[in-house]
Amino acid sequence: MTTSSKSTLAQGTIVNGRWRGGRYMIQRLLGQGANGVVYLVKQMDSAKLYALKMGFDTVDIQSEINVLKALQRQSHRRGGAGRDLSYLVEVDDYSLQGREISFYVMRYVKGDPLRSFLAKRGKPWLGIAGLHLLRQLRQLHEAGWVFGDLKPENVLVSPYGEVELIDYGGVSGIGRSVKQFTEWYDRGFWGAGGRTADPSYDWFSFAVVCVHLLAEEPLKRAANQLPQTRSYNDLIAIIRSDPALGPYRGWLERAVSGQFHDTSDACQCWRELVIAPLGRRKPRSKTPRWMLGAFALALTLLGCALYLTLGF
Ligand SMILES: Nc1ncnc2c1ncn2[C@@H]1O[C@H](COP(=O)(O)OP(=O)(O)OP(=O)(O)O)[C@@H](O)[C@H]1O
Repeated sequence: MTTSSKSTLAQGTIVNGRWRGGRYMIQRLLGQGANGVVYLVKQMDSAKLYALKMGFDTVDIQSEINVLKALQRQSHRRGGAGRDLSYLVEVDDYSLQGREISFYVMRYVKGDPLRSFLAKRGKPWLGIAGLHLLRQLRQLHEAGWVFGDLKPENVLVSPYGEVELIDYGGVSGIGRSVKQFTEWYDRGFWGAGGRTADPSYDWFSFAVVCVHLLAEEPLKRAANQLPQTRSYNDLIAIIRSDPALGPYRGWLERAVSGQFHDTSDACQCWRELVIAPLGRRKPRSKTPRWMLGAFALALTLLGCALYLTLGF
C-alpha cells in the first residue's frame, strides 16, 4: 500500500487524508527519528494544533498505529481509565507524487524532552517527573504492554513535571520479544537479562535513564567497554558508589535486578523516596538573600508540583 519517504514537507503544505478526508497544514518540523518524521500541524476545520507522524516504513508505522488503537480500545472498555482516549486522533494515508505515505495524527505534547527539562528545572525535579513516568508505565503494564524503547528522548515533560511517553514503535505485548530498544537502556546490552517483554524490562530501562541523567560519565565509561567485559556488575557499582545517585540508590538497585512485586510497587517505592526529603529540609545560614529567594521560589514550584502529583 505504502512506500517510504525521508524528505520533509515545507511549512504551509496541506496534508489531505486519502480515505478520511482530514486536512492538516504543516506548521513546522517537531522531530525526526528512525521510524518517521513528526510535524506540528493545524487541523484546517478546527484550527487545533496536533502532532502528525509520517512513517518511513509502512510496516513499522502500522505496528505503532495498531498498538495505539489497541490501547484506545482497552481504555474504552475500561470506561476511559488508562491511556488518554484523545491521544490518537486520526489514521490515514497521504498521496505524495504518486506515492502513498501512512500517517497518524496525535495530541501535540507541549513539553521538553526529559534531559532538557532537568537542565532547565534542576535535577531534583527527576523525582516528580519519574513518578509521573512510572505511573504511565504502570497503566501500560496493567493493560498488558511493555514500552520497550524507554530513553530520555521518548519522554516529554510539561513545565510542572507531567510526563507523556511518545514513540509507541517499541511497544510489545507482555511475553513477546522486545522489538525495538536502544543499547544503553537495554537489559541484554548489560548482560542483565533477556529481551522478553515483561514489566521488569521497563524498570531496568527507567533505572538506566536515571543513571544516565545523574551520573553520565561513569555510565559512559562502563558502556564503552568491550562487550565481554561490560556487565550488570558495572551498573550496580555505579549505583552503589556515585554520590549523585544517593537519594535513589535503593530503588535503582531493586529496579536493575527486577525486584519489585509489580509496577504499582515500583511506583509506591519511588513515591516514598520523593516524599522523604521533604521532612528533612532545613533553612541554611549565611546564604545571600537573593539566593534564599531563588531557592524559596524553586522550592515553592517544586512543592506545588509535588502537591499536584501526590495529591496530599
Ligand atoms: N505527540 C508529540 N508531541 C510533540 N512532539 C512530538 C510528539 N511525538 C513526537 N514528537 C517529536 O518528534 C520526535 C520524533 O518522534 P518519534 O520519537 O516518534 O520518532 P521515531 O522515528 O519513532 O524516533 P526514534 O528514532 O527514537 O524511534 C520526538 O523526539 C519529539 O521531539
